[in-house]
Amino acid sequence: MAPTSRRSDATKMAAAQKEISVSEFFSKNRHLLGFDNPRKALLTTVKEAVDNSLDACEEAGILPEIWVHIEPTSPGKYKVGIQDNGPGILKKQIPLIFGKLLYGSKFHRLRQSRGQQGIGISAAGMYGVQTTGKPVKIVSKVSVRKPAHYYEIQIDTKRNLPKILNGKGDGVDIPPGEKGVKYIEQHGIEWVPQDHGTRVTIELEAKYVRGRGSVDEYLEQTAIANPHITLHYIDAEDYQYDYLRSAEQLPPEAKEIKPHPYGVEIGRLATMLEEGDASSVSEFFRTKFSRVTPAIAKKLCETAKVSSRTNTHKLERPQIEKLYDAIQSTRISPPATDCICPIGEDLILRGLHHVVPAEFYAAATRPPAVYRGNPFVVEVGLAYGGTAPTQNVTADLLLELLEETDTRTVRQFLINTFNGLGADAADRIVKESGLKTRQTPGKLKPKEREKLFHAMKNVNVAEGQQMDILRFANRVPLQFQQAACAVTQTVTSTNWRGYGLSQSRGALPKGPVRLMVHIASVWVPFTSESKEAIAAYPEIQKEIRLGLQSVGRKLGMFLRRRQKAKQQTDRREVFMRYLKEVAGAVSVINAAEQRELYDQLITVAKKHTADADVKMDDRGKKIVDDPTQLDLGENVLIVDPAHHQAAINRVITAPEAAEETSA
Ligand SMILES: Nc1ncnc2c1ncn2[C@@H]1O[C@H](COP(=O)(O)OP(=O)(O)OP(=O)(O)O)[C@@H](O)[C@H]1O
Repeated sequence: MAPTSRRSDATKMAAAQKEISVSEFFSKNRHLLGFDNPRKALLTTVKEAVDNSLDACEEAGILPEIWVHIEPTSPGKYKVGIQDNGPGILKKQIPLIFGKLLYGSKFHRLRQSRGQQGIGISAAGMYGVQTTGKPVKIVSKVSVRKPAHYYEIQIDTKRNLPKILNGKGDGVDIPPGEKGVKYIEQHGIEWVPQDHGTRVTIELEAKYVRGRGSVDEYLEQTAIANPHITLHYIDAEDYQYDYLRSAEQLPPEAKEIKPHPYGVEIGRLATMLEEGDASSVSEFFRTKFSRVTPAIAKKLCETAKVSSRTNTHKLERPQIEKLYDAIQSTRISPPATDCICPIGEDLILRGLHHVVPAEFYAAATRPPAVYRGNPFVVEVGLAYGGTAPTQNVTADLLLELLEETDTRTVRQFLINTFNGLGADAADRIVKESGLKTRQTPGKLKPKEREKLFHAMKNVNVAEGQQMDILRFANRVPLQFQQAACAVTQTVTSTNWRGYGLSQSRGALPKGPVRLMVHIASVWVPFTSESKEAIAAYPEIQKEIRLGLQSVGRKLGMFLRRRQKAKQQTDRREVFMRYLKEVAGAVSVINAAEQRELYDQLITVAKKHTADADVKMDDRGKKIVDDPTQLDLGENVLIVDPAHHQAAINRVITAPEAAEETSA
């Protein structure tokens, strides 16, 4: 066989080998950070900025107020502005935060926050610059006495460094008063006057859509999990939504903790030993980890057969391995859990009730638990029932909705406009209306509109509707990768039939239910960098299951009680229908006074169907005093279905919202 010719050699290959800057890497692999298509890019940009704003406000102890504005600039391009009333950012930090990847305050600490990596907002800025050529614009003000700083920044991807375009590379200070306002306007940015805060404006290639995975959905779910925030949102079609806070208290301050020895892998242990001060092994364990007392440190050294006075920089690899094994075999108390700030049952109920129309709400916050040395808390909220949003619509509103939608078919219009309405229900409505499946919503004739309106009123959409799951990690909604997430997997493997919902094996249960699951931790184990799904650690799954069972049991009790009341009402109706005739016939036979007999029979019928009269208060307790009282505990809320607002995916404009509140 002829020898194969060498195509290259080590010297030639060396010429092509060079360092890759992190920004070059992520600019090529932007899908890893959630910029895989224009629709997701818009969501990721808003999400990164809003999450940062909320983190900054909470860290500074300020009740957050956020403004989000999406404006189309040219076909396929949008300008996104996000402002907060947070602490602001020091002038010298602004370029690094917005113009350098992997720069942030959260990566090196173990503390519950929305951001972790130090990539988010600079990656959004980089995407904007690459797709539109427009720089990121930042206005930030740290105090009422100081001028606001204004920067126009572009990331230098080759060097992963910011390039400041305005003020001869120094940014500019915005003068106070009228002059400042004019300056801001001239530069195409907005600034809602505030004593302190930050506004970031990014122009990017994007696609604005409503419905699943949209910015609208992200902001709505953010309002549910963060009842302490006020959010003003103007969407790309100029509709304004205002989510006003339902809680006036900030969540308690998240505490920073040191890593727990059980959560540290061998490589990390070796790096910590190498990078730390040259202390004794015993001191190293006591000061760098949580829950290591002098006695535990001594025990670790004894088990590993390493002197507790050995200098950490002198340890050899086999000794480090022995120390690692000693950690695994030593009993160390679990990490402190007071560093986790759950939302709390009361606020989950309030948040859900504020945003999701339903008639029964239940919530459960589990006690803290630990996975791989990291403390975490699971919380579950459930909203059941309510009038279907399709049935709440008036003919006039339907006309408006049909005119404003950008969907192409009636079926799509129904799914996108009415939250929680599944494809099944949409199909049934279209079938009932007799319209053709491909008909365009905006072009329906008055007769066809009427048919659609009647079908919406008549079809019972709750039938066949699937449970809608809202997943959250550290109060941030997770909108993609539902099937890969430990939350969904645990919901489908839980038996909901015992709680009154129908469910096929291995599938989501059916019914008008919105379920929220929140995982709070100092380190959330995501399945990938884009932070979309939670990894299935058995400890986490167990806690999710217990939380689901807790709200499930309450739902089951509520549904059984309601079912019983309904059966008795039906029974009473049957009695009532015939009692008059019975009284007449009996009085013919025994000459009894017919009216008196009828009244007596009514009393007996009412007594026998007393369950039909059971009224519950908003905590699920029977109002009548009865020893068989339905005690659902404190963490439930029951609402009269007649008072529901429709969950219509549209637009409450500010003036309308004001009218509603005053009504
Ligand atoms: N609106 C803001 N107000 C105050 N500080 C901010 C604001 N936005 C960002 N920061 C600071 O800038 C840093 C970098 O933000 P960036 O979004 O790049 O990363 P992160 O939030 O730390 O992590 P992740 O990449 O996981 O989102 C933050 O850690 C925070 O210290």
